[in-house]
Amino acid sequence: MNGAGRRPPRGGSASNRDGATDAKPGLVARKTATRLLTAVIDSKASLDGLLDHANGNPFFLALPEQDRMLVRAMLLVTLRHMQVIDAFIDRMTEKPLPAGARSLRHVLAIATSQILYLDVPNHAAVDLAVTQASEDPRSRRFASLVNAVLRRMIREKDQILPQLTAGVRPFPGWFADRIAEIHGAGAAPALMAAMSAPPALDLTVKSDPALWAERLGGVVLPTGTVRIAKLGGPVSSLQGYDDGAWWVQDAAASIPARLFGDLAGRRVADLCAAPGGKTAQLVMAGADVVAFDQSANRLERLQGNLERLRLTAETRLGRAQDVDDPAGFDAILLDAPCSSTGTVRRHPDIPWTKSRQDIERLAVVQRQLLDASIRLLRPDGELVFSNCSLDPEEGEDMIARFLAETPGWRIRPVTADLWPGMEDALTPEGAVRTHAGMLPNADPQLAGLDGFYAVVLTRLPI
Ligand SMILES: C[S@@+](CC[C@H](N)C(=O)[O-])C[C@H]1O[C@@H](n2cnc3c(N)ncnc32)[C@H](O)[C@@H]1O
Repeated sequence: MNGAGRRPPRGGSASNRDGATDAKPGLVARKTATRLLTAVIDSKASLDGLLDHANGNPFFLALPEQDRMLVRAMLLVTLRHMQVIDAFIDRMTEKPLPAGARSLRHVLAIATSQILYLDVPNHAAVDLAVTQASEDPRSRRFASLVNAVLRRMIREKDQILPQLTAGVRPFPGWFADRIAEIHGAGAAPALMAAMSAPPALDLTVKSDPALWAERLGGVVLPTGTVRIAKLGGPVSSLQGYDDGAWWVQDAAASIPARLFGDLAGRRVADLCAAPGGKTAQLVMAGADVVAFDQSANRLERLQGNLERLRLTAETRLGRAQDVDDPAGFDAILLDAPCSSTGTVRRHPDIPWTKSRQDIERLAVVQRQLLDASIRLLRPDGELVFSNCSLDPEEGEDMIARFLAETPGWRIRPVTADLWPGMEDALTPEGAVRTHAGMLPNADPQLAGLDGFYAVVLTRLPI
């Protein structure tokens, strides 16, 4: 089951599946949010997996659509501010909470998030938290403590919140330390602030970005991406969704597939393809694409996405290491599995669910995938290696080791004139490195990029 816990009772309305009397509006959504926060923080479950509309957490799936949106918003905001929320709770409790009182802590965290950051009346946030604590045998005896802590928080928030926001690093220790190690202690605070801000919605359009920017009230970025600051409803309600005119893809994520030369009529392998944003770009570039993925669920999602976009690619379920294709490929995209630390703006659970060891482990996997991929490339072909990690261990360092240990290969440098205004994304070696502090904009809602690394590899001429 995705995100440990009891099964939701069968039958009944969605509102009572979490065992709650729905006499109090919002209680069921709050309980579900607390349950999923527990799964993320204590069991390192991925938020994306928990909130997946096909295979997500059963308690989440039992909710009506409106409540699902509420739960998602609660969790994104809570995780983005988790460090400040934790510090605030500590400040409001005279004695530390009992070490075993994890569920109490999560009840308080969601209530704190509502009081500090969400548009929920204070009295409702307190009332729901007290009811929730009272209904849970593990936290029942702390119900009056919950009441006292949250009331004090409401009284003191104007004074204490600015102090904590300025003084607390926005990410847990290991993650904040690593950012400082990579970017330097001086640059790290601004970068972490950029990484904590919710991102805009980026769309890759099939054609005519200027027209789509005008229709959707967005702007065109140097990559040709259409960026929209404010979304009035679900993405699927936007003009062009049903017609497959565009797909959601961060501007940085659109870079790797744009690094190839002319792909028209070329045979291209997309080795870690799902959910298919880059596959769609390769097909749009005129390539004859074979899209591989080791996950059946994800490959199914890719197929659904291509169907909506009216695009065609051959899809094959399988591991990149096992691909056996004697004809070989003119171009290969290896968008390798990674720690995803470049995407914390949209996946704020990552600093809580991943670790330094994950980065080391994934760098080894990436190297294995790269070694396996090069044998599939035709002699004059190009391979783009990319991922959405911020960590050089999964990017620059891994590629430097590959080149040192694999004679006959080189980097084809990306040239500075590719995207005017994004020259700071080029590394001295000619790779692309993006992060949330790039693409500044006077309107902060239009600023930033996901963290990505991408490099073009080719064989040295003989
Ligand atoms: C970062 S995602 C790829 C995103 C995708 N390229 C896109 O643009 O939409 C990584 C994908 O690699 C797949 N994957 C992980 N290990 C793999 C392997 N050894 N062989 C093939 N696919 C793999 C995962 O299932 C996941 O779908």
